[in-house]
Amino acid sequence: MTKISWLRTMRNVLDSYNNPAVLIDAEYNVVATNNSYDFRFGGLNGRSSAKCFFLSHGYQQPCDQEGETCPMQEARDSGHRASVLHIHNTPQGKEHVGIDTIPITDDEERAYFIEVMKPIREVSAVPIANKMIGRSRAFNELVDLIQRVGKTDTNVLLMGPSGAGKELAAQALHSTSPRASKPFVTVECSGLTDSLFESELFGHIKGAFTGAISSRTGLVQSAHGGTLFLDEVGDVPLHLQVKLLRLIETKTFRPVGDSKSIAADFRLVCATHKDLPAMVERGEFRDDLYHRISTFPIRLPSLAERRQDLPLLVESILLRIEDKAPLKLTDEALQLLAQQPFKGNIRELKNILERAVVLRHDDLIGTDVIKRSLNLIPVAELSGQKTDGLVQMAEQRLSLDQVEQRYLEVLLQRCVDKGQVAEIAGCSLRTLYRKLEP
Ligand SMILES: Nc1ncnc2c1ncn2[C@@H]1O[C@H](COP(=O)(O)OP(=O)(O)OP(=O)(O)O)[C@@H](O)[C@H]1O
Repeated sequence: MTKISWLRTMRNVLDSYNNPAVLIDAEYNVVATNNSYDFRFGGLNGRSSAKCFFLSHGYQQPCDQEGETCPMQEARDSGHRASVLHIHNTPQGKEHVGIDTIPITDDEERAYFIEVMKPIREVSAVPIANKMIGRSRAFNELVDLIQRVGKTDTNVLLMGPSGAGKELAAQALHSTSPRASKPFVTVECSGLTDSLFESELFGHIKGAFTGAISSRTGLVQSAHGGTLFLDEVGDVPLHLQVKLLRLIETKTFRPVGDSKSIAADFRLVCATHKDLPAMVERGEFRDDLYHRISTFPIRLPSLAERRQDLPLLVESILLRIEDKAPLKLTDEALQLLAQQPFKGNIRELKNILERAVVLRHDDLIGTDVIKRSLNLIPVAELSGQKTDGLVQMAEQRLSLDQVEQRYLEVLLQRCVDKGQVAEIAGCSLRTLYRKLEP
């Protein structure tokens, strides 16, 4: 076969892919493209070939020399298909793309690679109000894991500090999965009391207990065919954990008052900000349950670990708060924000920006406004008081729980609302409410 007719055959092969696909030679030259690629990217712009790293990224040298993995090299070295996540330049701006690279050879055993590009719609690399946003390396690694495990039915445990985006990650896992068209149901484990646990999760039949005037579908049944997301799973009390274990092991449940078991069909995603292995060590979390839920653990990076995403996150959050007038931060204001430790992660950033939007003079937000937003609470004063107070509290031999209560009381007196208290205390609002329960 001549090279021209081989390339023509390869174009037909590429056209069998619905997603954009290209053929690359071992010198990084894109030598053929499919219809989908031509439609989205305008083909090779009349050239017979172009370097893949330039077309996709605008680089002048291969991706590995720009600090990114090169799927073509991986496929060449291993001789097998290689999958990586990249951010590509597209007519819509920067976009996360899952790349599958398949090594092939022509009649003369010359190496070529088919590269198929699957746009990842659940996340965004440009400012947009309603998606998981980011383009830092730590964020991209997270997206890569979500994409890989999302396609399967494996149990996933999302770990990471409060406000880092575990709930959004759980939703992205669901959207990526074959169950995406079915329900995504969240169970807030931290609020579940003993009496609520079974009826919330499994539902009850009419007359099951006083006040059960009609039967009620539980959350497990509502999630049928979809994803069951157990948020703050580390807050499930030890004596109730066995009920969860039974549900996960048998994939059946019994509504309260019913004698028949019902088959459950859900994909399990759990999240926690707690150190579950340490809780297992201390006997606070069942070892068998931990192993069941953590088949595929994913650690979410804190905001401090993905600081490069700060400007992008700021722009997206401002869009979310006020989509009519485009609000912006001055460079100095952004620099000031970048110096914050962000113990409360993206939730804390969001709260700071919400306050700044209220306090702003106009649509360009400067350092004075950010300073006021940061200083709405006299943190320095609080910490000074806390040090003196701590000595007193130690002398009074207060328990850690009592100290925590006093600290929260001080915050409650000084903050504008409970959201701000939660932000400073570095916990979620739900966790705060639980801590404030009598
Ligand atoms: N990558 C992201 N892009 C944009 N917004 C984000 C991102 N991650 C988180 N957020 C926003 O930050 C806030 C906190 O996120 P989320 O509730 O998912 O965190 P969490 O880790 O589940 O917190 P907690 O453990 O306290 O429940 C939400 O308003 C969410 O929309």
